[in-house]
Amino acid sequence: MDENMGNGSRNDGSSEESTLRLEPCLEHKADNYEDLEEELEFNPLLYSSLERYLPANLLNSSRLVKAQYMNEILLGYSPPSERNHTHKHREYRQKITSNYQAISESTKESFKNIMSEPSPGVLTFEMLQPRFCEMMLEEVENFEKWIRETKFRIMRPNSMNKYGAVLDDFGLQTMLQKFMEDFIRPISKVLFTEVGGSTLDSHHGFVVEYGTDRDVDLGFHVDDAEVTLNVCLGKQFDGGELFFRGVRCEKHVNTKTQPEEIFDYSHVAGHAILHCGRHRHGARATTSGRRTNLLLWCRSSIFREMRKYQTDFSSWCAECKREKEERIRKNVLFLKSQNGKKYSSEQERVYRFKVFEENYAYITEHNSKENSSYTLGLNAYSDLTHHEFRNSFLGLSSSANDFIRLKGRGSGSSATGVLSDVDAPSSLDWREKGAVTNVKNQGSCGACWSFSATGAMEGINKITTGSLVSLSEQELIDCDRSYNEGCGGGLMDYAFEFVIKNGVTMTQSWKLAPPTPLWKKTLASSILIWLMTHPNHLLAPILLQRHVVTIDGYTDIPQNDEDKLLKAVATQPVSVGICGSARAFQSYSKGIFTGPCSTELDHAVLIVGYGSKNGVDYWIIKNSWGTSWGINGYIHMQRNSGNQEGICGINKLASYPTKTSPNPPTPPAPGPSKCSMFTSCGQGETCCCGLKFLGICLSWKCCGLDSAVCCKDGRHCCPQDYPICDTSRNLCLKRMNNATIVQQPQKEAFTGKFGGLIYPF
Ligand SMILES: O=C(O)CCC(=O)C(=O)O
Ligand SMILES: [Fe+2]
Repeated sequence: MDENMGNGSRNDGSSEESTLRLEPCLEHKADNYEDLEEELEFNPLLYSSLERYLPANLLNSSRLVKAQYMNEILLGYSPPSERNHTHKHREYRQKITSNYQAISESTKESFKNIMSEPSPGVLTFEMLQPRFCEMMLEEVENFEKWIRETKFRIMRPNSMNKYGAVLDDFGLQTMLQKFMEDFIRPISKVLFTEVGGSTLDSHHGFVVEYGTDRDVDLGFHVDDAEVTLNVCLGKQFDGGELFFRGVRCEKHVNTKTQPEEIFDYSHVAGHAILHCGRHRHGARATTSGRRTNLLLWCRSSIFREMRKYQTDFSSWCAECKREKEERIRKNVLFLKSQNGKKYSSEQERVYRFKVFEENYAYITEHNSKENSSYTLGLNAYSDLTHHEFRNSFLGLSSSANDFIRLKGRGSGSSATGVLSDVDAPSSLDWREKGAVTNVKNQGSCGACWSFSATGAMEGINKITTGSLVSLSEQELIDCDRSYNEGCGGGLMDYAFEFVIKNGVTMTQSWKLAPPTPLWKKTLASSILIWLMTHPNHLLAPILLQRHVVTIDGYTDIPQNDEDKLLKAVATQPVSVGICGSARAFQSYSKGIFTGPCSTELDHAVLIVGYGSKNGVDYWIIKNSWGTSWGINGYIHMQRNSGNQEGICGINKLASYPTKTSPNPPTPPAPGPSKCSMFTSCGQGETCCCGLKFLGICLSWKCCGLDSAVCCKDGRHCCPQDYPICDTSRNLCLKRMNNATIVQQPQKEAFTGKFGGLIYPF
């Protein structure tokens, strides 16, 4: 070394190349460089020894200038391998410095500079130098050798691994604790806050050994740690990849993995992986060689204590989070489907929500079936158990199943002979022909029978008289008491019987115009005006004239004769009994309903048409459960199902009303009728409104006909038998059986017996 130095050196100090003098300056007292150890490339003692050989002009320079000069010389003379080592050492020191920098900044961004996140919540970084890994491995081997020789019994590294050792037994307890506090905790404080990262206060450090003669793989598990550091020490191995499958709390540890949670990681010697202890993971088989990993399970006693009192871990458990989001979503759906329904107490609301959730699960499960021809959905009944629903919303008399029908008791006739010459088109919808009123809602009253019956009578009345009027189910519920039992159940044939004898009243309805700001401002005065101009409404029960629809008879379609049923429907809407208590029925939303359902009849509906879709035939059925149910209140049910009794027994109890004669005229009011507080019309006249504003009649007129129909133009009226106003042609019209409009040929203003020219007032 001396020789080399001497060869290449000049001592005039003029060259750019650094040189040393041949003889040391013995009287010079060399500086001490030990405190600069961090910054120096070589041992500080080397600098102190070399200093006396510095050119004279440098002897009294600062330590840093002298050190830099000596450094260049030392670098020039150090063998290439050492230089490489020195270079690497410098690089390493730079890295360490940047690590410390990141830790002192402690932000997500600063940590991103020193580590990468290949999958959410899994961080990787280079951690140990190969030399350190080698030393550690040697140490482990030594330890194991000692164990073998002394037959000393040591603890297993953890409950799953058999091979390896607990590092505290090596005397590394203090070093690892410090490492956790100074390095892992600052990182975890920022990146694993939700799992107690900022309060890590103890650790369990161990090495595990894998290989064909050691532990081969490691099952799917979570660690007994809040944050786990896993560093690979060995490099000669194949396999041993880690697989991650999402973070879970205790309760959800076995729940399904979402596709985005799947992450596989291959170990690299010296590289570390940092993850939350509850991030589910395992290790694949190490298929050759030896893999040794160092693990540091970092724990937080505070976090563990707090966890005992918590039930919601949605801030870190992916399944808790998913459940919470699902709950919020369901709550929104619940509110929407129940349309702001109020419950009597919070307890009741909670219970109803639970029922809703069960129904929702049932609906979702059904809809996930690929081969179902129909879809279920949420509706106003989604907060009811199926049991509650069955008990409240059906209402076909239980006698329906015994077929105690009115045939043979008088008016009912069997369709055995009739309908044979009907040529049914391939599809038909009585709604398109204006023969079906809006969908009604029976509420929680078991009177489906009356809705089915009125629907059939509304249809035939429209077909026969040309006018579609809504008929009063309430009247049947209240008055048809011979056999039927109101909300307690009934049969359509009994209702037809009742109407043959008594007729049925049209549903009279009037509505205030919807409130507007103007209405709100003048609500009080408006109500006063309304009451003054509509005294009849106040006295409605007394003064109302009864507009009645009658039928002449009804026909029972032979049981299980689907062909006859089709022909009947081709002629008019038909009342049928079905089994409406199948669970899927409660939540039916769209598509062709194919069951499952029994054929025990418990509900009554109205067939208003039929069709086919993708080769499947169906009935179009009007129900009485409001428009939130089914296809705006309707259901398509399979037709030609192959079952003789029809889908849900639909072929078993079908009947329809017959009508040929006009409806009776409304009996004249006993005296002059009062239109408003200030206007009245004479006997045999009808009050018609001449001028309406916001639903209020401002000017009443008298139509010179008894029980007339007032035309919308406010200037004409038509007789009850010819109720269709054609103001453009000045005619009153009516529809006949074949649904074409006919007009009586009179030229003069009509007499009240026939249709003809429109009647002015
Ligand atoms: O084998 C590995 O790298 C994983 C070890 C591990 O997950 C554990 O010991 O908890
Ligand atoms: Fe683990």
